[in-house]
Amino acid sequence: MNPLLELTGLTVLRDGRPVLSGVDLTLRPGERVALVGPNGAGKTTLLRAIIGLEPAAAGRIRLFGEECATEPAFRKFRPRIGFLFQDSDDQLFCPTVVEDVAFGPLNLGLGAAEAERQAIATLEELGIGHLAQRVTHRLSGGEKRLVCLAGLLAMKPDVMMLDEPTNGVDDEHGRQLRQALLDCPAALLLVSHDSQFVGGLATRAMIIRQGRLLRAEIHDHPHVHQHFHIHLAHDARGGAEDN
Ligand SMILES: Nc1ncnc2c1ncn2[C@@H]1O[C@H](COP(=O)(O)OP(=O)(O)OP(=O)(O)O)[C@@H](O)[C@H]1O
Repeated sequence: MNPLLELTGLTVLRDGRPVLSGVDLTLRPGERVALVGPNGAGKTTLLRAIIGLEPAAAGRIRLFGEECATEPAFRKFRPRIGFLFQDSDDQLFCPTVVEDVAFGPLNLGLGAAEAERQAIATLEELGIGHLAQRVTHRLSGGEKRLVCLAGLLAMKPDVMMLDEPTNGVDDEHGRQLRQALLDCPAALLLVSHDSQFVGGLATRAMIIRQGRLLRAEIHDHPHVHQHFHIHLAHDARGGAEDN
């Protein structure tokens, strides 16, 4: 199947210093790829670069088969990519929850009643239907996170890029979120330090180390609870053949 996203030799600088160096990554339909790595490794930078929010110093970015290097080129494809920002307050802007979640579907051309119906169905799928009429900026941190995710799911994007989706989210809502993402046909690029969430969702994992993207393995070891650990694959070297 043709890739949805394709990065070749992507290098991104921050303050003149390479944060990402020669990154190769391909995301195909049906894939759910976890991006892991320590704080400051460049995970958020990578997601932002993919949709043109950070300039590439070198390399190529292809979205849905088309090379993107300019703002108009990226803008054309952003509606097909749902991006969950690390900070929920950067994402929420409508007065009420239901208006916020319906905003995306409305923007994509749905009528008001259908957009609202879709918004409420998505809120219920995530177990937060009761929040529909609440004032967005008065929600708790975890509630805001889930409302942002509902907004993305309601848009039915082809790709979702999620930066720390379970931040502040309790276990039960985390399970509902994971199920919603498993049921959703969008391919996923997932940045998370929550290894249990990643283990139950990702089809493969990549780790960012010193600016390089390397293949990682997800192992699950059944204990009293199930734990998931991510280890570097033995044969991970450069990324080019590992993406
Ligand atoms: N606006 C900025 N200007 C300059 N440097 C930045 C900026 N934002 C991030 N950086 C630096 O770029 C590097 C990568 O940051 P990034 O946010 O991509 O890391 P991350 O892997 O997502 O980290 P975390 O797990 O803590 O969220 C870090 O060294 C960070 O300090």
